[in-house]
Parts: sequence; C-alpha cells; structure tokens
Amino acid sequence: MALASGVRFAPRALLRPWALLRGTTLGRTEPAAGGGGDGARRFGSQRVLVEPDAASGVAVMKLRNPSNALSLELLTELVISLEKLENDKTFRGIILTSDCPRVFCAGLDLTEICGRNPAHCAEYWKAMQELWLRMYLSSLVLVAAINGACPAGGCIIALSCDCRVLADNPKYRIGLNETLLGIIAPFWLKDTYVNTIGHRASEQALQLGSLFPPAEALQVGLVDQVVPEDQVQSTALSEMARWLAVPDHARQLTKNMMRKATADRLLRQRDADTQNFVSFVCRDSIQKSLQAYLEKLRQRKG
Ligand SMILES: CCCCC/C=C\C/C=C\CC/C=C/CC(=O)SCCNC(=O)CCNC(=O)[C@H](O)C(C)(C)COP(=O)(O)OP(=O)(O)OC[C@H]1O[C@@H](n2cnc3c(N)ncnc32)[C@H](O)[C@@H]1OP(=O)(O)O
Repeated sequence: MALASGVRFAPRALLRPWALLRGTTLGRTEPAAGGGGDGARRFGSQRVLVEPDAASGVAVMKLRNPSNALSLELLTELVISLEKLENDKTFRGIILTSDCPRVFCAGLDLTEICGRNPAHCAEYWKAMQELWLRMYLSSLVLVAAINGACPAGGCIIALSCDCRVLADNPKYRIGLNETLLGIIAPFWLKDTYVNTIGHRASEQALQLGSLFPPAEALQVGLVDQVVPEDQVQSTALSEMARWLAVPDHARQLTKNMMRKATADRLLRQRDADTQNFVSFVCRDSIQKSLQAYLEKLRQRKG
C-alpha cells in the first residue's frame, strides 16, 4: 500500500490471479453509443459495463447480472474493472449503479453456496471478502446510485462506497436482513454497518433484519440522499463533483485513516472468517433453509 504517496492505498497484493474468468470478456473495449474519442470508449464484461468519461475523470460502472446477485463471476469482474480504473490515473471517481430493472443488487448469489462443496463456498467467500476490501479501501471516490432493491450483500456493496443516493421508491429497500434468512452477518459486515449508522441503530437493525424504505434509510443515515428515480444519476454526479472538489491526497489519506482499522480486522482474520463461513453455510440445517428460501424466491416470481 503506497500510503506515503497518498495516492494508491488499495492493497494490490490482495488480488489473486483467480482462474475463474470462465466465459468473461474482460478487457474488451467498444465505442459508446454516439461514438467519440478515447473519453467515450467503454469497456467491460458480460456482467459489468464501464462507461468512462476521461474529461471529468468519472466512470459509470453498471451491474448487469440477473437480479445482480453477486455470483463468483460478477465479484471477479467487479474487482478487475475496479482495478483497471484505479490503475488509470485519468480516473478519480466511479458511480456504481445497476442496469437491471428494479434491483440494485440482490446480495450474495445463494446458488453459489447452496448445494455446493466446501471448497467452492470458500472460494466464493474469499472473492466476496476481496471485493469488499477493494471497494472499502479504494483510493477513488465511489458513489452508489441505488436504483433498485438493495438487500444484504447489496447493502454492503453500497456501504463500501463513500456516498449513497437512493431512488425514492418504497419497493427499493436497503439493509442487512440476514437474520430473517436464519444466517448471521459476519463481523466485517457488522463493522461496516456500525461505521455508517452507529452502534445502537445497527444493533436494532441487525437483530431485526430490517430492510429500510427510502425515507427511513435516509433518517437512519444508511443513505445520504433520496431523490426521484429519474434524478438518481444526476444527483450522483453532483455528489461526485462535491467529493472531487477536495484535493485527492487529503481525501484519500483521510479515508484511509477512517477505514483502515476495520479493513485490517478482516485482513488479520481472513482465513478464520472463511472457515467460519464455510462451516456455517455447509451445515445441513442452513443448507435446508437456503434451499427453501431459493425455492420461495423462484415461486414468488411465477
Ligand atoms: C455462529 C457462527 C457465525 C458464523 C458466521 C459466518 C458466516 C455468516 C454466514 C453467512 C453470512 C452471509 C451473508 C449474506 C448476505 C446476503 O447477501 S444473503 C442474500 C440475501 N438476498 C436476499 O434475500 C434477496 C433475495 N431476492 C429478492 O428479495 C428479490 O429477488 C429482489 C432482489 C427484491 C428482486 O425482486 P424481483 O421481483 O425483481 O426479482 P425476482 O425475485 O423475480 O428474482 C429474479 C431471479 O433472481 C433470483 N434471485 C434473486 N435473488 C437471488 C439471490 N440473492 N441469489 C440467487 N438468486 C436470486 C430469483 O430466484 C429469480 O430466479 P429465476 O426464477 O431463476 O429467474
């Protein structure tokens, strides 16, 4: 972590050369609609579309997986896209949003941990840790433009950003609802919650598995702005401008000062956290409830 420079403190060495880029098209670039020069070239993969604007130094990153459930492939593609932008000094900020109607991110892809072997669950959880670490410590400004439902792991993705703008739609609820699924948020999800909304509000919301509608999310401090749906992107851009008005080095070092202890806690216990996760989700009782929950989701659709 090149802290002294104050420019890049994301822990690069964290990234593993995962051999799982099956079916991805990472690194491919294509002209954005309307053509244009380098500033308008977008790149991406099957599940993440990046629309960079070199002139402003801001890239819009759009998730485009079914329900944006965090599959192993989506996690990997997000980490790689993030790293690509971090390595390009043109960029200072990312707006993270969804290309999927009504859903910002459905959280963990439960099919990655239901009926899978322990080795797969471990690989999956490490990828989840990796994305959180990368986002939480990113040197770039990350603004979440939340244009859909944002439960559980989706909420964590949003909370890893520096600022959150939520569309004012009562169906777009946000929060950590793990307890309602019979699972327990690991300590670093809890820590991220506490860092955002404080201890008492987190204690209540975590135990109750609360999913907050927009007005309540704003009141408790889970999001920074609630705006009409058609103003989410423009408001995210205005927020970005506000954050980018601060000199990078001062903002980056301050961010690091605020977040490092929380990230270090996971870094110190990463293997134990993975083992806890695997032994927990591989229990027969948890597998049964995951199975039943997935079934309910599928039936609800029909
Ligand atoms: C004491 C020991 C302690 C040890 C502690 C260690 C570890 C702790 C263990 C675990 C912690 C793990 C942390 C978990 C965080 C999570 O993220 S869990 C996931 C929670 N997510 C949800 O509950 C969201 C579920 N989805 C929805 O509510 C809705 O889908 C939606 C997001 C509100 C969208 O609704 P919409 O109507 O638009 O879409 P559909 O419901 O029709 O869904 C379409 C399609 O997508 C499938 N799907 C949806 N969500 C998921 C998902 N999360 N995973 C997998 N698949 C999902 C859905 O089934 C449909 O599929 P299709 O029918 O095949 O098309």
